[in-house]
Amino acid sequence: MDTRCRLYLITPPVLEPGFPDRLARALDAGDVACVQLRLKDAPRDAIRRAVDALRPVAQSRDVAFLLNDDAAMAVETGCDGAHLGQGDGDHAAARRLLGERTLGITCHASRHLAMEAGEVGADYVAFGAFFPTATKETVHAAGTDLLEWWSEMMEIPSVAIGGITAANCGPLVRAGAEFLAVVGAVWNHPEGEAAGIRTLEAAIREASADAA
Ligand SMILES: Cc1ncc(COP(=O)(O)OP(=O)(O)O)c(N)n1
Ligand SMILES: Cc1nc(C(=O)O)sc1CCOP(=O)(O)O
Ligand SMILES: [Mg+2]
Repeated sequence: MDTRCRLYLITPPVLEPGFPDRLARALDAGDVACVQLRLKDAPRDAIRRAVDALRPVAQSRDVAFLLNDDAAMAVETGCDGAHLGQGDGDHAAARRLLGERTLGITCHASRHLAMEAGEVGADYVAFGAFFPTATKETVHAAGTDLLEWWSEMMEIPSVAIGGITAANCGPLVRAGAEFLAVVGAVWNHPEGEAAGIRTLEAAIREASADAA
């Protein structure tokens, strides 16, 4: 089984002043494949300003910058793609709008939703929540069997999300998740975001070595 796995970093629910520097410190601390801007309660103008402030921090480091929920705004604002949930509009229309840009789709704990996402041309499917999380109220619970099945059957990468930490990520890596999406494990790490990234990266490396 291919056990290469990378970090997928999602912004905190609220951005404090100085957040671009925190993002830069996180990205400079280790290997992050992508950053998703996720501001659920912010007005559209504030989201646009956040894209303007954060997109260059990621893209200048060759880290893809994705926008949550809104494929049209992702295109307008120069993002590398969008992440859409099951209630975030027409996935096929978003695929057309995004062109070569990345489209990620939430599939909860459902094989059926994941296959549908594959059919509309998603670049990755996201499964979760794997663990309890304080970042978002979740109603779906995913297990490692889903990651194992998906990685054995399909070529499209999977993203695991929900309560993931350095302490609990090993089974997800060994089950074939290509990306681990995290919020709290980085932004709420007691020693700061750089330590959060380093600790997760070390845990992924250890789990990958176990599986090899
Ligand atoms: C990588 C990743 N996976 C899942 C989600 C959740 O998306 P969604 O179900 O649309 O919920 P919100 O994030 O919009 O609250 C995600 N954002 N990113
Ligand atoms: C945004 C999001 N989506 C989830 C899902 O299950 O679809 S769980 C989640 C929150 C992830 O944050 P943390 O790493 O702090 O648990
Ligand atoms: Mg959404």
